[in-house]
Amino acid sequence: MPIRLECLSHTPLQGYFDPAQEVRMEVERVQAAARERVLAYDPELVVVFAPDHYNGFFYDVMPPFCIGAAANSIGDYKSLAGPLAVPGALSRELAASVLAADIDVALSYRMQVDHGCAQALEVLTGGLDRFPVIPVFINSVAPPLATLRRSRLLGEAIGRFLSCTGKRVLVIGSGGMSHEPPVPELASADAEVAERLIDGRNPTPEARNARQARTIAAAKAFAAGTGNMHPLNPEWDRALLERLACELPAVDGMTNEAITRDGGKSAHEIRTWVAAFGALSAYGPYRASLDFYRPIPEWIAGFGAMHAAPAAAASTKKEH
Ligand SMILES: O=C(O)CCc1cccc(O)c1O
Ligand SMILES: [Fe+2]
Repeated sequence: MPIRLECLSHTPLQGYFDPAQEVRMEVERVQAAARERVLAYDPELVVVFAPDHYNGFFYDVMPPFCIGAAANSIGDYKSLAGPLAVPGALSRELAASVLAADIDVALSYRMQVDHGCAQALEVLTGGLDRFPVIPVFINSVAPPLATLRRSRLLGEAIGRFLSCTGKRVLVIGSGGMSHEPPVPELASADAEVAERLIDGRNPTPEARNARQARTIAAAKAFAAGTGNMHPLNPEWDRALLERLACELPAVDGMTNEAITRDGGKSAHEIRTWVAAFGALSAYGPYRASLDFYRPIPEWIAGFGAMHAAPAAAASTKKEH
């Protein structure tokens, strides 16, 4: 019952507004190395913990967590569009098992995912449907949010289920560390924006383009040091990476207020990493390595990459 973990930051700005060539190439190397590890491991099941940016989940019903029993990627920015290869019956069993562990989770037979999920799948597997994949949405932008601790416990409950499947499993966490791109908030929205946050599925191409153009313009302003966006916080990011590697339960002490204050409003995407590490921790002690970290203002992201495996199995190859 082997398990591996890959966690990566995502950014839809890759390919639209890039940092210096050497940084871009280093990220590409890190991404390619991660993909090689995944392809060599050849998982029988992938579980991807991902946020959403008001593309698939809205305030008409905003769950803290949702397991996909079927899912389609909308293809925002340059991310791939199309169906994920979701094993629906297994997703349903997973949801039942998580609920039985006292973690309340929603189930969707029509989940829409955005770049927050699709980019990780493309980078790590080369497509959306190369391996059976169960997407697990974690609300990371739409307050009120569950606690960070709850993401760890969700991950743990999922990990306990996975360890009983006997499958060769890969868990993925997809999200930024410190960052705050321009995402509207319901509390301060006018009627039109509020409607978009409550029930804004399937926008027109014009509306989508306008939104993407706003993000790109914001990235340019941020990299130029103009505008008043929340700064990236490399010290905070590095402390978090250390915690994930060495003392996962310590994340329980991080309040949502402190995450917003220190990392910015989208830093809540770290809960995808916390859940992935929670799943791995259900298999016992693990060894994690930090493959990359750098604050990349052009991408509005504290950008990191880690992989990990159970301590006992860190050097074993693919097992059949
Ligand atoms: O389109 C959006 O709403 C936000 C896009 C976005 C920008 C920078 C970093 C991210 O992690 C991210 O998701
Ligand atoms: Fe994001």
